[in-house]
Amino acid sequence: MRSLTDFHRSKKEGGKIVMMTAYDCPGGRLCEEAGVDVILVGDSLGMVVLGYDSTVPVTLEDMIHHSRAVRRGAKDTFILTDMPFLTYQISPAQALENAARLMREGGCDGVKLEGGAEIAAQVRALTTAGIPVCGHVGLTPQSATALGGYKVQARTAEAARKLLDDALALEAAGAFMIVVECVPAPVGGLVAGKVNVPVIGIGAGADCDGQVLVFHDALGMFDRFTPKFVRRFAEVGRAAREGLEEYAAQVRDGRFPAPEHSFGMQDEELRKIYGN
Ligand SMILES: Nc1nc(=O)c2c([nH]1)NC[C@@H]1CN(c3ccc(C(=O)N[C@@H](CCC(=O)O)C(=O)O)cc3)CN21
Ligand SMILES: CC(C)C(=O)C(=O)O
Ligand SMILES: [Mg+2]
Repeated sequence: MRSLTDFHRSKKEGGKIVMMTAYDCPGGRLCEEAGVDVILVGDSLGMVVLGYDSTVPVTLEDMIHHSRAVRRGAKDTFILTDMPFLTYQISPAQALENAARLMREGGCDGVKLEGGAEIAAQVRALTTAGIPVCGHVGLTPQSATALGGYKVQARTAEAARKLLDDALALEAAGAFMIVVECVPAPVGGLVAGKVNVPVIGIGAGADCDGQVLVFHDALGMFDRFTPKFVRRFAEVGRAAREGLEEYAAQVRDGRFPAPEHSFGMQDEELRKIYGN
């Protein structure tokens, strides 16, 4: 599954869309081998692979660099790349220039922008130019400071109504898909029911048309914090730590390397070094 019409049909037929983030070539390859429908090169890479405390420091160059790596590992999967903080808010022209670089240099198939009605002009400019755009509403981490932290959004009827209006504005501007993050489950269901394009949830309940999670959260490789919406489907971090401890122990006590990991030398050559 790679095309926008496939995603749309999937929603109509009630099949769930599987989105997962990836940030490098092996991550992209694992997602493709596992049959993930959409790989998101998320700006969460700032937190899970670059070690920043937020997604705000992530640059367009970072996103291009990581998108290229993911593409090398996942040649046949739809790749969506996050536009980072302040690379699209200024104007539709700015959004167009930067999205073009993500597509041309990063090799992605579409871009994701955080925000609602206030960025509809940008979404329209990109979709008019033929760039597939995914919206992102609810908890928008690039504006977490303004939202008062990484908190559940749209908890009141009024805020839920505004969120729905934002999603509808994005759809009207041409978005082919919308991510809804960290809202009450009934709000995720409301948006998925009212919007025609697929709605992908993260902490937005089971009634969305698909789900997305951060790679390192889903695989147990990130421990700085764990949002309530995360399920760890594997304990890769623990397996990796145990492997590294075993490596260190074996180097220190001489069990590694063993003869089968070593290269020999002809006796004749050895004699030339040591004599007789
Ligand atoms: N590793 C990782 N996973 C993510 O899902 C993620 C990132 N990083 N970085 C960018 C944003 C930040 N996100 C976050 C971060 C924390 C919570 C969190 O802890 N939320 C509280 C809700 C508190 C409340 O409002 O009551 C929770 O308990 O889940 C949620 C989303 C989602 N994104
Ligand atoms: C969590 C998803 C939706 C995201 O935007 C990211 O990984 O950056
Ligand atoms: Mg993001």
